[in-house]
Amino acid sequence: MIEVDEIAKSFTVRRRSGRLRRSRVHVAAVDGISFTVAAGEFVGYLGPNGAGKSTTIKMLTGILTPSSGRVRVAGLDPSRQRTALARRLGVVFGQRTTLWWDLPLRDSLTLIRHLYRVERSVHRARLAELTELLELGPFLDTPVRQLSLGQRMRGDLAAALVHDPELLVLDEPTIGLDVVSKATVRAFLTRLNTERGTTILLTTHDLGDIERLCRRVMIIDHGRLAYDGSLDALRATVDADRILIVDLARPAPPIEVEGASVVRTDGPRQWLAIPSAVNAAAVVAAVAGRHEVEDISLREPGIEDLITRLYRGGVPAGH
Ligand SMILES: Nc1ncnc2c1ncn2[C@@H]1O[C@H](COP(=O)(O)OP(=O)(O)OP(=O)(O)O)[C@@H](O)[C@H]1O
Repeated sequence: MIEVDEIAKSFTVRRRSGRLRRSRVHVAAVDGISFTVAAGEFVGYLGPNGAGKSTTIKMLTGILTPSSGRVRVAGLDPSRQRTALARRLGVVFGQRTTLWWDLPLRDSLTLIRHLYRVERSVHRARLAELTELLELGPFLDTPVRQLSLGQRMRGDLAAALVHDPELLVLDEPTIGLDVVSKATVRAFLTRLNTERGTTILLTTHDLGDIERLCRRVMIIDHGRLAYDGSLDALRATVDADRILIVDLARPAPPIEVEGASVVRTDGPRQWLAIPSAVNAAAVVAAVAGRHEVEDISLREPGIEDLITRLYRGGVPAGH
């Protein structure tokens, strides 16, 4: 569905160099990335701020032309065949809306039907289905500007899907949503992927999205692919520390104990990192034996810790 071969995109920006002088600097936003996504996959695309995620998505959707390399989406060249690709592709940018602000949601969706020349009967059936799955019924006739963020996002998802595309590209679709709205969106995406077979590429900073939705993750850092593989393999590859959280009776200098090191302190609370090879029980016993401890808890490495490590250290792609 997506074939990307050594794509790169650089921008020329003007930077101040000294009080009055400005010089031109090349920024390699994407610096030689290759991957393929097969039909029916659900792939998470992660990376720290400025890593090059949006630039990649813009090249996949034809908004930007790569400086070098080759991209094919649904067999098409996105920047040259943008109109043809639009019929096969749905895109949602969480930060903006594609809906008409002053129109009721229903009218926006009808306009989109005309834009894509979807037959009336096909549209009616599709809209009924999306209305049910995304629970749009109560606000279909409300102007978009009066919708809550969660309602608007569901409306945007419907707008991206009324023409029944094979591929859905999502950029931060759950940003700012409350727990309930997130759950609705996630459940919908899972059904879309498993029941309809829609291929989904999801960019997000929300690691909960990734854990619940994606079997495969790609991590980009400084314009390069730092990891491409399953979430489970990522867990096995990155040997993350467990964290022991110790609440002392009163603030104290960093605890010194064999096998663990203090990574953070906040008043009487201290966080100790315990490498996976070290016996945590021995560390707990040593700390409790030598300090006045009020409370103690051990946290297993979450996906957040794994990703932080990966951003800092880097793991070769292909694991
Ligand atoms: N139009 C542009 N002109 C100049 N530089 C740009 C442009 N677009 C992106 N960049 C630069 O390219 C790099 C990658 O940006 P990009 O927006 O792709 O990152 P991102 O991974 O999407 O980040 P975020 O998570 O913050 O959205 C950044 O250094 C950014 O400043």
